[in-house]
Amino acid sequence: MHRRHRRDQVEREAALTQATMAHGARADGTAYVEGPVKLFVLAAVFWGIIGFVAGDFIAWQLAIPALNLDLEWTSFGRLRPLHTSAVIFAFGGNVLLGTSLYVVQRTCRARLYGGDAMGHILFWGYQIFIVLAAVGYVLGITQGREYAEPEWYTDLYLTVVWVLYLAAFVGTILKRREPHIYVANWFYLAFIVTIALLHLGNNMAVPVALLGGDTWWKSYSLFSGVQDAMTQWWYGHNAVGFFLTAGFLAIMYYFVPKQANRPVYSYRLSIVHFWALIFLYIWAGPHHLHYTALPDWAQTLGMVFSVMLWMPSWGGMINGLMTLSGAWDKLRTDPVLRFLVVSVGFYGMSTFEGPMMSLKAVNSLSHYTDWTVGHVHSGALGWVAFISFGAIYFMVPALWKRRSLYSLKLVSLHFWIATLGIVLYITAMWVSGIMQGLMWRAYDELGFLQYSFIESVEAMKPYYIIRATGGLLFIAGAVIMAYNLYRTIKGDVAEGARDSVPAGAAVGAQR
Ligand code: HEM
Ligand code: HEM
Ligand SMILES: [Cu+2]
Repeated sequence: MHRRHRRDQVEREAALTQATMAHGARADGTAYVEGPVKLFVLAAVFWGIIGFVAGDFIAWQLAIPALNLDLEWTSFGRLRPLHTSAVIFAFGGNVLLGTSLYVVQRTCRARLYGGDAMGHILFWGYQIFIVLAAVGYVLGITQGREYAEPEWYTDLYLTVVWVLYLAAFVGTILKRREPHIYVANWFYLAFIVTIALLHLGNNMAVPVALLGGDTWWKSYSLFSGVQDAMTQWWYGHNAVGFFLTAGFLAIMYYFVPKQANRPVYSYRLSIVHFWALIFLYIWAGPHHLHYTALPDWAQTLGMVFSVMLWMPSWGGMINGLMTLSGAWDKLRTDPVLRFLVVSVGFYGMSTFEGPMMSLKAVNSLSHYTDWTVGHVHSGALGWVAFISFGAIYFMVPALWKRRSLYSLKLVSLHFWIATLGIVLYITAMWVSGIMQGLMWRAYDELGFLQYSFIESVEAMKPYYIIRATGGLLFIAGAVIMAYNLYRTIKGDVAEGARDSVPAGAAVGAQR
């Protein structure tokens, strides 16, 4: 009797989950917070395109220096951090905030802690941070720490927003009506908590105004010398690990199973993946400081942990890819799934390349060259951007309650154009990077350097043009996506697309 009762309850709960997922509303009448999530999605597309355009502009500047326009505001030095911050924090950040609020509510079957007001505060709070940072870069207000350029006042402001974000996320988990905390939420939580620690640790600085200086925005780091460098790369490396990796792995663990309509290949592996990844990542930062004043033992430590990091990374990749076992045929018909799966492939590729580049012998060639930039963008374009595109294509019909995307053909077009763009980008950087490295270390028979530096710069030109062309393709793809999403939100369905919605793809009722 008791058991029977329990089973009924389980079934009821399952039905409730279905209902919740279908309509975004709980059976007891309280709806999920969706308005701010929609805004995050739109902002991600908006900032994404701005960030890609900034990236491509600086790519053309490297090929054609006259494009610096002889103006301080548009020089490579100021626009480069604008690009990196726009793509990482504005595009990636909006994707992470938006998807995390989307996922945590659904997997916990609970309305966002703090409700709509909290969602809107987070949204506008975060956009103000982006604008504060961007204005600083263009005006030359920077503390010169890569990926942490904003000065103290922006840092303090972001801390407040981030604490609210943590409260909203944890508050929702505490309110959950689902006993289990789904693995995606663990990854999101690791991302939120670690980014808070990194942000506080790396931005410990004294504003000069406190000591009688007269430039109000300027500050100096609390650390000096190699300690300062190590703090910066502890931050920089783990920003990759927890912002660009852990957060996007959370996306993988929710959206790949959803879109493939299959459970995660191995839930146990996902737990091992989680703990191994967060434990190992934290130690690998010194691989950014090989052959510097950093003590040798620290460099070797960073190298060893980087090599070990290959294993959990590939464990995660295998878990993502194998989720498709028995459903591989869907890749033929579902371009959204293709984005998600190819991104996991790129994740595997860049997490093989990274450990290899962390070997001191390899790094002595690759460091300071375009090889690093190629590695960065196979992760950034192939993994981060592609998984984001997949998640965005999934969420838009779900959030706006549309039966399908406007056009899957356009998704497919986006996929192929963007893939071609990435291939042009990273292959050009491999060739130019290795060439640079080899030219810089070439000696003639008398022991003199064989090439002057400017000769190596000249040799890069064709590759810079190829890379920038790849960037144009990537932008074109993103513009196609924006158009497709616009038509989807308007409620249009493309000619001929009405009857050909593939199973599992873009069917509003299955979310
Ligand atoms: C159209 C797409 C893009 C183009 C054309 C592009 C282009 C560039 C260029 C030219 C640089 C400077 C390289 C140098 O200093 O030699 C750069 C740096 C960088 N980009 Fe992009 N980018 C694009 C998209 C992205 C995306 C989506 C992300 C991240 C999600 C990203 C992250 C970065 C990072 C982290 C750096 C700094 C790399 C380093 O310091 O080694 N980029 N990008
Ligand atoms: C197991 C995983 C990984 C390892 C061990 C690793 C290792 C490395 C190494 C050795 C470098 C070159 C450091 C230098 O010579 O200056 C590097 C640079 C970089 N990697 Fe990775 N990588 C991994 C995965 C990734 C992924 C998935 C992404 C992007 C999503 C990424 C983004 C970056 C960025 C942005 C830099 C450039 C930092 C800078 O100099 O500005 N890495 N990585
Ligand atoms: Cu690193």
